[in-house]
Amino acid sequence: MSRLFRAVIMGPPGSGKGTISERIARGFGLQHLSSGDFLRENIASNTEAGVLAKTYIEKGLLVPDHVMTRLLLPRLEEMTCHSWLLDGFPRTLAQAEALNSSCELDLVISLNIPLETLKERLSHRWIHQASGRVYNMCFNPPRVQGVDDITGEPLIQQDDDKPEALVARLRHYKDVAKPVIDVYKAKGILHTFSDTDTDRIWPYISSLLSAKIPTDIADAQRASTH
Ligand SMILES: Nc1nc2c(ncn2[C@@H]2O[C@H](COP(=O)(O)OP(=O)(O)OP(=O)(O)O)[C@@H](O)[C@H]2O)c(=O)[nH]1
Ligand SMILES: Nc1ccn([C@@H]2O[C@H](COP(=O)(O)O)[C@@H](O)[C@H]2O)c(=O)n1
Repeated sequence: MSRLFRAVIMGPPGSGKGTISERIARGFGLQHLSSGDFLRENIASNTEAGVLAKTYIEKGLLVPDHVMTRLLLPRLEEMTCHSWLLDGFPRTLAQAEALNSSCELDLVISLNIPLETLKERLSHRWIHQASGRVYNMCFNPPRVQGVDDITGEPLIQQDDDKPEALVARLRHYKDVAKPVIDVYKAKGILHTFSDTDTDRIWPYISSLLSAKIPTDIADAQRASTH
């Protein structure tokens, strides 16, 4: 079995984690694991964790560490034969310590995007809830306004993107992300990217991954996902 590649992408809400994760999954064959999508699936399925998580998300707060860890770690244990990119987890030091005790990461991408840019982006974000497909009326609009390109179903704006929830989310992110960033900086696997435009950041991330992901892993992953 070829070696595996495990990476994390982190950044504040609206920083482009999902957008860049999709490009990485497409270009390098890593399995994109979105903690936010996983939570929304649990909320939609009315699971015990989903019901509890919803009470935090609608207030723009982070779901408690033990709930997130209990949700995500078993999910990662199902992926022992895959290279993956984890999006939105870990978000706190406790989550990072739990993750680090269960697997060895090869790379952490941290997106450092200005606050005004985040607010602007999220005010124009529309989601197709069932698939998690993300649109932006300025950056990547749907072909027909308000409906999903693939299913034609209506798009929605997430409650936690609304300005009143967003400010809490952004403030909280800054407080909890710094110790996580420090852990991965100390491990020598953190790479930070700062800009207001994803299309300007992408070539640098793509070059980094091309250098870091051994070609046999990328080829094997692409073959297994096509
Ligand atoms: N204008 C503009 N919008 C962008 C850019 N990159 C991403 N977006 C949009 O901004 C919004 C946020 O991008 P996401 O990829 O969902 O960001 P995220 O970090 O996953 O956000 P959370 O899921 O809230 O953590 C989406 O509507 C994207 O389509 C960009 O360079 N310019
Ligand atoms: N580790 C995490 C990840 C997510 N959340 C909550 O889910 C919301 C949506 O997540 P996105 O990655 O799609 O932004 C987020 O706003 C948090 O409320 C969390 O608590 N812990």
